[in-house]
Amino acid sequence: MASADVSKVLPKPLDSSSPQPLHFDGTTRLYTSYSCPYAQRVWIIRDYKGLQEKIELVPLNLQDRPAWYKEKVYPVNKVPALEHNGKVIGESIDLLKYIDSNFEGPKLFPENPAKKEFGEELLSYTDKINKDVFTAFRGDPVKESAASFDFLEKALHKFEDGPFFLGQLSLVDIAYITFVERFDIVLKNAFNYDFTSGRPKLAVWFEELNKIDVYKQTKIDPKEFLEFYEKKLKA
Ligand SMILES: N[C@@H](CCC(=O)N[C@@H](CS)C(=O)NCC(=O)O)C(=O)O
Repeated sequence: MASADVSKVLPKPLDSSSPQPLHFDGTTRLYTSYSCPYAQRVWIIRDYKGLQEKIELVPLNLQDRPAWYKEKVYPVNKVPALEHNGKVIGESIDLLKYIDSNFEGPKLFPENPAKKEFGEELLSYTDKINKDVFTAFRGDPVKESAASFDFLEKALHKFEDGPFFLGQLSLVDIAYITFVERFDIVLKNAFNYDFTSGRPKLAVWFEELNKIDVYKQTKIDPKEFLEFYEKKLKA
């Protein structure tokens, strides 16, 4: 695993006044936003695989997005998007798989058919879990998020050769952690609730992920997320 390089200063987000980086000049670019959990997934895999020099981070200010992004780079106008080999691809889960298959570094999706199948199944649930937990925040969060956390706890029992969903760390863990990080911020701070209590596998999973430096460097400032969440709830 690549070691963390905390000494490196992150590039400043581009806004509507920023010129477009040279398009298709051979540079591989990850268009991102530091606060986006989808983009964070791809940032983690980039750093975990040690691709910091191969894939350049291009953060955008989503509130004041450069017009050229939609017009010339990615018409969907969302992050993340990866510029690589003369094309631009989006969708965070597809990008996790793309980077894992097309770049060097530790493999993050197992070859074992049973693990592969379970991994795909878990990846297909991420959007539902995210929606269910964020919806629960509008009602009785502890009660209404229980089924989602119980589902994750149960999933962690499937493979016993490590603390992660497929035993060893995989892109499935990366897909979930950026959202679970945000669930934890809200549940702890706004509801004084620890989602890992009574869920021992989930507790270890969360603890182990939080030992990974390249992930820790990508974490959102809890204060910033709480402010965003409170504004969203009132909207
Ligand atoms: N399904 C997409 C979702 C990406 C997404 O929604 N990104 C948000 C930021 S977190 C975005 O770019 N929003 C801009 C917009 O909707 O205008 C993925 O997995 O990559």
